[in-house]
Amino acid sequence: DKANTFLSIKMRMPDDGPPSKKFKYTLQHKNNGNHVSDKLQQERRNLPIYPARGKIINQIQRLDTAILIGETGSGKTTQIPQYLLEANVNKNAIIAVTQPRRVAAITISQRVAEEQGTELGQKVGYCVRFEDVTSENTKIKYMTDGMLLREAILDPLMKRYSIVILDEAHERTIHTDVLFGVVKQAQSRRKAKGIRPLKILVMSATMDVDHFSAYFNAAPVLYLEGRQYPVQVFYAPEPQSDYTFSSIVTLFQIHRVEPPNKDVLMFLTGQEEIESAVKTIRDITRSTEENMAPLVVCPLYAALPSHAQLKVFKPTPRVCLYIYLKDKKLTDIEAITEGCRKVIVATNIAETSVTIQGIKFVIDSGVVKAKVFNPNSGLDLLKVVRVSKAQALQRTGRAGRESAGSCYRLYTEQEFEQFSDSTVPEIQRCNLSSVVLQLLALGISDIVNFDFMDKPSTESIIAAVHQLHNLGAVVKETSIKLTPVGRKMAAFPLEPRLGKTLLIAKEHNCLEEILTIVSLLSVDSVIVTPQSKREEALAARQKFVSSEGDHVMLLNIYKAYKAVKGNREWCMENFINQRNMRTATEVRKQLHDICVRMDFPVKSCGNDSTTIRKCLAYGFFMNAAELQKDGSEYTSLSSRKTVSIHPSSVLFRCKPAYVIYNELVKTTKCYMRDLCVVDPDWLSEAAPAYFKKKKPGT
Ligand SMILES: Nc1ncnc2c1ncn2[C@@H]1O[C@H](COP(=O)(O)OP(=O)(O)OP(=O)(O)O)[C@@H](O)[C@H]1O
Repeated sequence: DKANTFLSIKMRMPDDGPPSKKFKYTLQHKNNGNHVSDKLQQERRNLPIYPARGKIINQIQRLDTAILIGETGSGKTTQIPQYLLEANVNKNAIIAVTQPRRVAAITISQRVAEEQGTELGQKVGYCVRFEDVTSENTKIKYMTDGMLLREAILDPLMKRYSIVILDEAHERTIHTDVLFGVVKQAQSRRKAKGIRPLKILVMSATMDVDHFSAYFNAAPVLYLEGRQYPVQVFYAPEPQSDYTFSSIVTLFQIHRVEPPNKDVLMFLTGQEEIESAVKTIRDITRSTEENMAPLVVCPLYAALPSHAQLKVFKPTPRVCLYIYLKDKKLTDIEAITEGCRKVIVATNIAETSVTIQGIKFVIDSGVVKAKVFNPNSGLDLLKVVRVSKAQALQRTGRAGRESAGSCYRLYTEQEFEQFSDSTVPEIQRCNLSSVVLQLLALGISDIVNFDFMDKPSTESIIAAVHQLHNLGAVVKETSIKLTPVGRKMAAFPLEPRLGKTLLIAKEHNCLEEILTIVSLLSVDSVIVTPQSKREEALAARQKFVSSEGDHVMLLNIYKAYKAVKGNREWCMENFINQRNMRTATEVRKQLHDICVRMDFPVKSCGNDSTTIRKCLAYGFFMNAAELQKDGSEYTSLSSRKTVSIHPSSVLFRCKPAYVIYNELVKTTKCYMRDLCVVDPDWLSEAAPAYFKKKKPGT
């Protein structure tokens, strides 16, 4: 059932010169003594890209920069780096392949290592925020775009790479957009200095090729024709009012009529929504009287620790054991059922690049959670928005990876026509303070004139520079310069306010505690409050609660978690999300390592929570709010907007006079999340100039 195995490579070149060199191409069967299975080699040869490999190698050999567009699943991500390596286009240097998401970088490198018959981390490896699985033998390195950007801070010419492949370019994440400019600059500087040339390859299945080609100095566009397997697309007959409900209904419709062993990938928007859908699906499966095949339901979102994410990619067990439990003890095996279906409920982290074995059906809700920044109010909000056509196509593409599939779009065809073609680049809708800090650390001070593919608004650049100036990270002289404080902040892969809080903690000898708090704030909530057991959860939490706010409570939870060595039962009894807790521990370890490398003494202030709160006030003074005179709501000190305490906060009923918060979330109201009680004097001490007009507390 292959739809179109014929593939040609069409070129559109501004200057169509003759191919420079011919070379021999041999597909490797054995490597490092490891046998590569014939089946795997056959799978490689069956890919639509395979007949075009000679032409691809030829073109990339002779071009400095190329844009490559080809259908989802045609083999771009897994094959092109291997073709280039096998023909030594990389001239023995490393080929970097960037991915917007860590899960893609990890799973693709695993597959490619397998195809090369090498151990992961040897010839093929990956590098993501908390893990570097590469070695001096690594020649193909899959990495997140953020990691390559961080590397560029230390090595702006990217000397260890001879080819940089910017994959999934259509995603236009903030890091990819900055990388475009940084990689272009490295290429031209290397040329000017006579250093080995840097080849750039920009790839996607869905992108505005003219826009990309124009930005990369009229780079030729290589069109790869042919898709691997057809995907039939179904639209909703009428607009749907509740996409979660419709997704679950569609799932059970598929489940009833389709044979088991064909898995389903469902796209929803965020952790809470996904966990609640997973629970509903499990409840329905348990309570139904119908004789249905078992469903294995797996959530997939960024906040899950790596190992939990990777579990989703494992082949589905097709034999299910029904186990009868009494008082948590196994008493009998109830039944053995053959044939079961896996359903993965995911955010857009499963949207591009990844291949999940067994997926035949995709259910696309048509929505995604996206960051939206308002430079005037300084608010960075997460909102559920419609996907773009490019995103919808990517989602559809996940169904036709191993054989023909189907995609159920929970919107009408007319609605689809109204979707924007491509996603608005993140750089045009996000708070830029982290990016500006990184660009300055890269030695790029003229941010406004930086070679962005699509410029962010001048207001958001100014807002970011102001924010960094308030944090003492930059000085404004003839140009904007990084201060020594700013340079240290840039060493941490953290949002600038959190980085600054760590520096302050070092001065106040409480890095132990602040490292914990910052790590817990960098992951999704470790606190679980299920609707059905709300009272029980709140009662269990009482022992950690602090009248000083959520940060101190988080610290109490972490200390207790460590005291029981992360015990699973303890987490369940106390309604603590063990997975998020483990991720926070991983983050903490990494931040701790950076502190040690920078010679920061990691000291503890014991139980002195006043010092801890003072550090938080010094780092987060721009996120401060005061209680209004009538005692009902708060006013944000920076924007003078009315803000409220989120009901999940321990301070919801306390209403202290002054608080700082970690983030604002807009739903029915503008809510402050993760709050800490502060003294107004600390705020003016932290930033006298910032509070010059009005001293807090007067
Ligand atoms: N982990 C895997 N397990 C099984 N098959 C895989 C795996 N990864 C890739 N494949 C196979 O290789 C094919 C090509 O995958 P690849 O990621 O290279 O395509 P692509 O053109 O980059 O697609 P996209 O644009 O969606 O990223 C897939 O359709 C699938 O058949």
